[in-house]
Amino acid sequence: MTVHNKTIIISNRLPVKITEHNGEYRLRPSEGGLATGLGSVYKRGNNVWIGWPGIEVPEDRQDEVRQKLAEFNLIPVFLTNEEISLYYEGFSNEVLWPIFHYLTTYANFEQTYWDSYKSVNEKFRDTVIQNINDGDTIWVHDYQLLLLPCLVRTERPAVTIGFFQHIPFPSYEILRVIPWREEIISGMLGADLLGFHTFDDVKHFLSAVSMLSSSKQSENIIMHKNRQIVVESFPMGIDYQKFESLTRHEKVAKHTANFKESHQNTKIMLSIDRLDYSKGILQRLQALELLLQMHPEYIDKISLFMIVVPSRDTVPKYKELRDQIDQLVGNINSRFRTLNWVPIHYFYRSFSVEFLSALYSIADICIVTPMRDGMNLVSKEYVASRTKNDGVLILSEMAGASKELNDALIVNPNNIGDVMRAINRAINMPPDEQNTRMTSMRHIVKKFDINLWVKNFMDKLLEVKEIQQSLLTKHAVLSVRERMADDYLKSKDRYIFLDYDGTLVGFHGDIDKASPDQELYDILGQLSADPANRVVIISGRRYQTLQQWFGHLNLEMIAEHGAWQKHLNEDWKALPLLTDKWKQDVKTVLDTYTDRTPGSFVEEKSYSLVWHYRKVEKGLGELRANEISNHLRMMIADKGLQMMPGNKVIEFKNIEVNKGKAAQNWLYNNNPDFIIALGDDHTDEDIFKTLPPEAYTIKVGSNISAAQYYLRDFKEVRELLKSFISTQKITSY
Ligand SMILES: O=P(O)(O)OC[C@H]1O[C@H](O[C@H]2O[C@H](CO)[C@@H](O)[C@H](O)[C@H]2O)[C@H](O)[C@@H](O)[C@@H]1O
Ligand SMILES: O=c1ccn([C@@H]2O[C@H](COP(=O)(O)OP(=O)(O)O)[C@@H](O)[C@H]2O)c(=O)[nH]1
Ligand SMILES: [Mg+2]
Repeated sequence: MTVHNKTIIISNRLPVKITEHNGEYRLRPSEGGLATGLGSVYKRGNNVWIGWPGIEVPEDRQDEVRQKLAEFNLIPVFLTNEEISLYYEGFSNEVLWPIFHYLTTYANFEQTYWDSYKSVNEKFRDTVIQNINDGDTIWVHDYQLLLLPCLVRTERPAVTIGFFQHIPFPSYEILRVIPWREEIISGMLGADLLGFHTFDDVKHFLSAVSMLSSSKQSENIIMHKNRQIVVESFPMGIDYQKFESLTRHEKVAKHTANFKESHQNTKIMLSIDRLDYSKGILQRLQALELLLQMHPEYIDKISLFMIVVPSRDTVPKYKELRDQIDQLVGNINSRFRTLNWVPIHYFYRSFSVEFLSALYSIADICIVTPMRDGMNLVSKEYVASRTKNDGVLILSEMAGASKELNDALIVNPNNIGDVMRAINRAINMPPDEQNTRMTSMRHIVKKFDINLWVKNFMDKLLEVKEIQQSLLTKHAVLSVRERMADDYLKSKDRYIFLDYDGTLVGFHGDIDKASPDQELYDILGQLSADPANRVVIISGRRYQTLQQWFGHLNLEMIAEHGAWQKHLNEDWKALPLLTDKWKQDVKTVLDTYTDRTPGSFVEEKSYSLVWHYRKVEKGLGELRANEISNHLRMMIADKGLQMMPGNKVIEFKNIEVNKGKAAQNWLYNNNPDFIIALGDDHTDEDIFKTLPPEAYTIKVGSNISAAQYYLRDFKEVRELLKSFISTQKITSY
């Protein structure tokens, strides 16, 4: 039997409504945005969706529920009431939710919440592992399951994992208040592709990774535990077609006609949210209150239909908010109502999608004022429902949707006066302007719908996996070890060019401490003992340092990127005609930056100057390096110098000095039958570019290079060199 690869969707809640009637469980698949969008995925073939069924099911009834769910390709993770209270209400909704929505003071950092969050994530992992085969793809959703990607990765290292977060990702300064922030980041880094609604979320996540993990980053790519991970924004869309065609549905038309009749001379303003302090419900009410106070002419002329859907009502902050809303609505209504009119029609309940569609159709204004919102789909559903291209959307700049729907009236919900003026403007907006704004927003909501969102994410996930595969073929040990060993063995005249820092040793905050250790001496000693080998250290270090470290070995050396050279059994020689007259002027400038940047220092060599920032506060060093490079750009060109950015350094040197030229010089008039060059930095690229095509060129620590192959770190370099030595030994027997 052939087993086809499948896709597994995982989220806290299954896309199903489960109810109990007279002891019998009934299931109704939900039509929520995510469920609709992913319907095309999980309902196909042997694909499945794993999640919590939403209620506690006693153990003796779990098989029954499991079977019912299986008919819809759904697999349950059963949670006990205690788990729901600690993992879902506790850690997810009393720690992650408030922190990720910037309400740090609402968070309760209970150790038991975290313990349960971990064990429930493990419970999800166990269900995933029971249902997964090699080659399957999994797509994890949202903040309740941040640890799951890494938990699955540990069990199945090769599996393809996508992760999408539906709520905002906060700035690092906010995230860091969570005691378990490192575990959270490393949990997420189990994924191959991480998606967020907005580019801001992406930036915040990348900056948190740079602060909390040792992985390397280049743009939106993270190199973590030898895996290339991509982070990107995928603004979620809605089922546009559904909301557009719903407006023509018979039931909807009936609701709409009823509404119109009873509200003929009133402007209708609509708001729909779950009960949540992130949604700015109180602020919106205050803005309406202010409007009626400042503009009494609107009394009798505008009504707010406010739908608040019950949510997480066992979490204390939510209960509190409900009371506050009740009170404020009561105050406003009793203060402004007339015999035939109330300003606010408040509903604390949910409605059918047909009823919602009718509300979207009749609303002259839709007001969406979250203090923070990952995306906000209500704003998009309103736009999709405005088939006549009229109506006004008031939208908070804190909602992810505001990045796309910038033709809405954008407001800051903390500025009650601003929201009040936006309502006033919406009431009076001429039809032409409504049409222009709505047409352009509809175009966006239509194009970037839920289907495109799913496609974009899945396509990217596939692409990331392919890049990871191609990376493996560039890995020097995995892909060409045998050919390289073979060539090494057959050759009689070998050139081995070795960069020092980052290639033969790791980096150190103090440059003098990155000195060679015994293992390295052994490797270099044995390599250079073979008369067929010319081992050349080609470094940016001062020649005095290289001499001190390696002078006793049978090595050849190139120091200061080529400014100094030492052939076997000869003395050090400087490149002729070099000048160092420029150094004083450049140093004066560099010193001014060093004086303003704690942790930085200038290293002086005979023909170059280096500004080091490895020990400078993260981010500040890069900023200063940029400033320096802008500051010195003109001077550099005038003086015939070159500026080389490196690993936490920026180096200034004579333009004619470079490692490529030095390597060429070494090969001049020689005809070796084996050449290999290893290096980790920008300056080593000159070597890779200059060597003949048959040379083995290997970049250390990255795959973005002119080199043909790469190795992950100096340890892998040492392993490779040791494998050459063992080949030597075998042949000498
Ligand atoms: O499962 P609940 O605790 O009842 O909460 C319902 C869902 O709320 C959150 O929605 C988010 O996702 C939307 C779609 O991406 C987005 O528009 C919105 O801004 C977010 O708040 C939550 O992310 C889900 O996990 C919950 O199931
Ligand atoms: O009675 C209701 C009211 C709203 N919604 C839906 O709930 C979703 C709310 O999503 P949004 O992104 O606006 O906020 P979230 O609740 O996810 O934070 C929207 O698709 C609404 O159509 C619903 O199903 N029933
Ligand atoms: Mg180096």
